[in-house]
Amino acid sequence: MAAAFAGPLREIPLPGVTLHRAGGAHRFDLVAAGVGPALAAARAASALTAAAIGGEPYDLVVSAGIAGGFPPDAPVGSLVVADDITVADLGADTADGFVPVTGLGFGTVSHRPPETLVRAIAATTGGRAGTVLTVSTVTGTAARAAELRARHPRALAEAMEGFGVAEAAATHGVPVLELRAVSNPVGPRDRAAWRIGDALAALTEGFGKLAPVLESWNPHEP
Ligand SMILES: O=C(O)c1cccc(C(=O)CC[C@H]2O[C@@H](n3cnc4c(=O)[nH]cnc43)[C@H](O)[C@@H]2O)c1
Repeated sequence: MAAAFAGPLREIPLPGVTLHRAGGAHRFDLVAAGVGPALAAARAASALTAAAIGGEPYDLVVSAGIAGGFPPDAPVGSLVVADDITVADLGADTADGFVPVTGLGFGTVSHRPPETLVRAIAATTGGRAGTVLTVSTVTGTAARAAELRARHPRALAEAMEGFGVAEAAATHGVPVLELRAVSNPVGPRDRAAWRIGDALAALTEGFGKLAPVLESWNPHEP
């Protein structure tokens, strides 16, 4: 994704994370979030806290990466922009099926990125807007894929970090966005079918189109 930014990136070490700062009129800091919601939340929180303490809080946090796409709506190589970032496996397994933490009376399971921004980014990148699920265990069977889609009919993709990043952003009162490029179908495990290179190329191209949209976005719009 760094390839989407012109010019060299400046490294800024912080406790627990290194920022890669792109030059230009607006500040863009890149962070390698790692794999999984917990590490991504921890690293995003480090960056958010440092920015807040430094008196220059962020206007927006973007979680970006590759994802599994639910066929046929999100084919390999396509882009997905989350209009809903939902954690799919935070809750309790019961005899009557899965109950999310909200059904148990606490917590949060979804974050909603700003609607106007989601629409603008979907239009600019050609990405499709829909729910992106966050899971801690990658789906590896058709049965699990069907169960997730039955519980989340608007789900286009699953990945492993978005909800963690969104929780960190929400803790700081900063809006969040999630952009994913589909590297594999969600379903039976088939590593040979993964197209990580194609997905990263699509993500870099999509990311390269974001700057003008973000720069013209008014953070006070819904
Ligand atoms: O070995 C496997 O079967 C396997 C299956 C899916 C994902 C992995 C990873 O190592 C995921 C790393 C990374 O990629 C994102 N990602 C990509 N595709 C998916 C997916 O189908 N389900 C969940 N996450 C996915 C994820 O956000 C991680 O950052 C290995």
